[in-house]
Amino acid sequence: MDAPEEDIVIARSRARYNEGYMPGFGNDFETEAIEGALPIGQNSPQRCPYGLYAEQLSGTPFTAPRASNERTWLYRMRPSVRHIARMRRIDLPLFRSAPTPDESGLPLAPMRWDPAPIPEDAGTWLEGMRSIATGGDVLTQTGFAIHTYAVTESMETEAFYNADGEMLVVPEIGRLRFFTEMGVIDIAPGEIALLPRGLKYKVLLNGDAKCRGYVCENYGGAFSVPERGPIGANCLANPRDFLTPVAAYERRDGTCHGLTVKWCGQFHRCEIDHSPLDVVAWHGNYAPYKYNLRHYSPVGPILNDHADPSIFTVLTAPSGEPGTANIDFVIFPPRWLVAENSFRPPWYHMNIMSEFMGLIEGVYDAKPEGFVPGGMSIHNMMLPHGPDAEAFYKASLKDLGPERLTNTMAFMFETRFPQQVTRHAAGLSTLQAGYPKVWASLRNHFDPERRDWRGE
Ligand SMILES: O=C(O)Cc1cc(O)ccc1O
Ligand SMILES: [Fe+2]
Repeated sequence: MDAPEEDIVIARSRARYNEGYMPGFGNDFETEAIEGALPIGQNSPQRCPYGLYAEQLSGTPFTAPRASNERTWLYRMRPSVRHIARMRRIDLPLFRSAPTPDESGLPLAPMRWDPAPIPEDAGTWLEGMRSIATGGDVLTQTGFAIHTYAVTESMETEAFYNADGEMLVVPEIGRLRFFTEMGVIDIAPGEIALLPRGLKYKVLLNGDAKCRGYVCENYGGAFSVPERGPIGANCLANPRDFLTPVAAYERRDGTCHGLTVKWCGQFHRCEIDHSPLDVVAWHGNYAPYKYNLRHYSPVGPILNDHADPSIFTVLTAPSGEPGTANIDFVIFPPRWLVAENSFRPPWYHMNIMSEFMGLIEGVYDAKPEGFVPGGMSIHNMMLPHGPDAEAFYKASLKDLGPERLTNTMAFMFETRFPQQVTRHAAGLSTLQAGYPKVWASLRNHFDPERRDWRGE
């Protein structure tokens, strides 16, 4: 007998929160803005549907191991070679690439900056990019550059691609729209976006007149979710919370468009008579994505002590040496602190890795004063740091019960390379001259007669 009709319910593949996106990390996605635009069962038919061109975008060498191999097939109105005309060099002197050795003129010290105000005329994504620190070398595809951005203008008829590295975007103020050749990503503070190397896109304001945030440009192997080891198959950043956009294209022929390319640290621009964002369908695993940091599921010390910050790694970019990241992206999200008889904030430390920190929202528990949203700090390789005096005495003397850290979202770009501070960052009026004084009132309490120190 046939089942009654109402017993068969087929899911519609659209979750509540991710309309316009496809969930998963590193999936082999496929998406078409027009039905039938994707060839079935092959990449390069003799003639592609709708007269489109097939083009492969390779994020790894063809022969990279299967687990790390990344490429996407694009079906577009013109091959990318038609998006390029005669290039001219342009100057974006504050958008820098590694190496930028020893140009800050600053003495060796932990450094911290207040947020820089967003100028009314900050301009577009490209014009408003300011490099803060670099490490490694863009020419050998190792290392990184860390930038801040201020955006007050949309790139209506301008597009960009970065041949040097992928861009990890961490907004702090304002919503941005990344109209990429693989689809549209909207992000707000609390979310991050990842734009792979070679991806063409433009950046649009999306409801806010002024936007500000941080960018990590990674020259090395692509960011990936970290191994979880004994944590098992769940928690930290779960793959289903990464969202890749569905295909979207612009059909704008006969209008002048600029395309800027960042290539080996130089900028080149050409003008063409159409929009290069003309991909109608694509399939593959080399694609942009976004992620909501509020979906991070932290795992931490549930009895005592303060675990290493690597437990909060969202994304890690390899250096080739196991366990030694080119760059890690780590967050310090809202969470419960429950460790008994423990100093709960970060310990004092010296680190072979170099730490850049920013604050997206609220207060960071190790630095209750002076580290504010939009600000930043650099605790470079083997430079001592830790909680400021206020945080130390408070955490050492308080009665401990379960405590919920709320109103907080700090992050760290942690790298194996020393972070060379740029001339621009060193010259900012927001650089806090007296930063190391935050530790000045840490006293010597040692008394060989008294083992039980109680804060006197
Ligand atoms: O220095 C910092 O504030 C970042 C940090 C946090 C932490 O919990 C442990 C180590 C560490 O470097
Ligand atoms: Fe640190």
